[in-house]
Amino acid sequence: MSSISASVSMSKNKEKNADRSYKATGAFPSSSTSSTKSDSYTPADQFVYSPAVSTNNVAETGNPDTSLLPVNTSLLTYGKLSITKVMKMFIKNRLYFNDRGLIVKDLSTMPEFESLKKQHFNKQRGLRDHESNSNFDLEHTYESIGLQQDDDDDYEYDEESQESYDKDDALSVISCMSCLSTNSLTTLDHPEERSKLLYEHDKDISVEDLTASQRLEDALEPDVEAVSRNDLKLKTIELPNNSIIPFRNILNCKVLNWKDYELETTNPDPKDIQEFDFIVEIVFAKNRRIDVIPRSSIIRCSYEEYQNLIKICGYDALESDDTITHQPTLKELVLFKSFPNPVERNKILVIINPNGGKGKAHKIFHSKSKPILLASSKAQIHIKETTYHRESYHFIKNHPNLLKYNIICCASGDGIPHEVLNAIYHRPDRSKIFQEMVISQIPCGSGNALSLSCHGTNNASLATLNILKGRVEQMDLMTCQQKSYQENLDQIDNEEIAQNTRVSFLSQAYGIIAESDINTEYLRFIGPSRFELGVTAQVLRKKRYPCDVMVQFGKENKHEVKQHFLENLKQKTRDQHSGKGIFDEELNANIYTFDGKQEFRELTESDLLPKYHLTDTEEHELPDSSWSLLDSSITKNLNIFYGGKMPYIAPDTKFFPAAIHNDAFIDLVISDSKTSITRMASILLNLDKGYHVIQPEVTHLKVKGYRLIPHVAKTVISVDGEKFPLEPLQCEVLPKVCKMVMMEQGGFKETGFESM
Ligand SMILES: Nc1ncnc2c1ncn2[C@@H]1O[C@H](COP(=O)(O)OP(=O)(O)OP(=O)(O)O)[C@@H](O)[C@H]1O
Repeated sequence: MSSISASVSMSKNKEKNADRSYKATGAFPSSSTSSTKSDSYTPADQFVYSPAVSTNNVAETGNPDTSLLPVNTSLLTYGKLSITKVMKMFIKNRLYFNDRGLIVKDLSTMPEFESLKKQHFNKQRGLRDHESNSNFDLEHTYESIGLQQDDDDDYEYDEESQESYDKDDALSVISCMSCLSTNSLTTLDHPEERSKLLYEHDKDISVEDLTASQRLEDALEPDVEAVSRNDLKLKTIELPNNSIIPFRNILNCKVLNWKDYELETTNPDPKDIQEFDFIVEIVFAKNRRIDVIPRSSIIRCSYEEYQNLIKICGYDALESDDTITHQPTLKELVLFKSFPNPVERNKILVIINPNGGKGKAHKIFHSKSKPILLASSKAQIHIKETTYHRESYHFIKNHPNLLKYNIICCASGDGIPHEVLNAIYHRPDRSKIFQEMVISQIPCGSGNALSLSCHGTNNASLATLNILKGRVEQMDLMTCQQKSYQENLDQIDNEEIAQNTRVSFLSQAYGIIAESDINTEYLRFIGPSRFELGVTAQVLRKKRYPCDVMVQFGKENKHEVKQHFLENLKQKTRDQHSGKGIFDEELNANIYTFDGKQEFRELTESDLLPKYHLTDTEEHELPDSSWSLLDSSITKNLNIFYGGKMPYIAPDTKFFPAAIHNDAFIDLVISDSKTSITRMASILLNLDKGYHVIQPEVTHLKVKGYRLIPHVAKTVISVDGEKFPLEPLQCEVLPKVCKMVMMEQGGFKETGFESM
């Protein structure tokens, strides 16, 4: 049995108490235990590691007794010393699991830690206690082995993004992380060694180990860059006492001495197994100013805590189940708790629009998002950077083997997701792709509504964490039909001619909102405020945009909209309590049992088709009797027509606070120019809270479809922020067709509409 486990076991009873309170109480085990000869340790002087060992005069004279050499289970070395062994020497953190994460105790806060540390360090060199030099400069030796301050020098702080994120609501879990300080120490800053160590058992997915057929596929994608795991520069830090790492922030886990444990269990002495200490490397997303950054920490975990985690995961209750064939490893359990959503999103295609936002998408992705993705347990990342307008559409539409990826992340504004979704929609295998593929956004543009609504943030690092952790659900899309899709052949590529339908995931606008969106492109350099500026200018000019609107009602008035929203909220809670997931009230998230599965709707081609064709009826004819014409007293004076599917269109703007991702309705918000400027100003000032929809002057409906017939010769229609032809537009909802990463508890970021 290892000396670490032996020594720690001496204080087992005391630590049991500490386990309950998570407070450092009682003394650290007596130093007498440290003389126990370890079976799994190789004395450090066998490795003749320098400079740490060679600068130590005692170690240089050390004469190895090879008969004491144990089976060395570690293959990787740092210098000549095994990484596992180096790490073992300095581990002073111990972890305790609870249902939400792990609590780290710093053993060094205990009075006898210093003497224990010296003894332990000496033992690594094969020294007995009395041989220890009293002037032995332990701290110096630590430093020479590569310890350094976690000053985050490698992290580039972006003042501008700080400004734009200031008002952004950080994800709630992040506050849990505020207890992690940055004053910590060690690093093994050898990216190659580190990535090999962390991904030792994930060879099947390592970039270096691509199979021949994968290489061939990569050759078919000449502009796509495969990101090597060696790009991960991960600092290893020690954590302050009582730090909490929520499972939600854990990205990877590796038990460094699992082979030692297996050796123990093949020749079991129950007492030895009980006393076994796992040495675990936890990679997690740590708070750093407004972002999260990956860090790792090497922590001890007792056998008792491993058993505790088995219980927490509900595995012990399933043991009789025939489908469970082996006892899960500690790594499996930690990753299971850390990635409770069963939908795989490890084969990642990132599409970067380098022109997105203020032209910083490339930098934002590489500095804030990529490190989080790389640090996660299985992510394989491929990057496609666009070089011209609509390239992402052509790339996705013509890709020969799109399902080699299971998620497409658009590092852009809302323009690239719009192109990607349309490209999929225009593929012959669209139902299969929509069935399998997850679509998400890493917010790097001027409009990041998708990320704001689905990840609850427009911060790229927080959004990336949600991409890995959030709940994948099938979201509604909307079809758009206009006659000129078929006629306007110059502007769309040939293969699209066959299609007379496009899809929209976010919104369609006509009137003030559309003009503010499209006609302020020249103000792109001022960022998202260009939109607000545009709206204010149009309101002051009291412009009106006459039109006719036909709708197929879903919810006809504000009262019905509210009832529908409340009912949906109740249903969501019921679903979360149902058998497939266990709803954790405190965490406000679904926690899955060990056999947790998620079921999805099976898509067929007919699920992707609109029910009504624009060309089937005359322009002013209702598609059928289930449709109605909206009151012309509103539509002839209309100033805002806005149809949408997502609640947040900008960081401070919940334009559609009642939007539900899969309710099979499009939310419509309409207002007219009869409203006085002062009232209009007050309505617009309420956009951040979403209160505009409850103002009497504003029409708020849910519809299954609508037809908008504009009667203005010179204006614009905007769909998902893109300019669309100025002509009749017919939209219908396509229920639950596109897999997107939603908030961890499912659905959009909450808006508080229930209490408006
Ligand atoms: N390399 C490129 N050069 C020029 N245009 C590009 C390039 N890559 C993508 N685009 C186009 O940029 C448009 C907007 O993209 P995106 O949404 O990512 O940026 P954005 O800054 O958020 O813009 P918006 O404010 O319109 O949402 C899309 O129409 C896309 O086709």
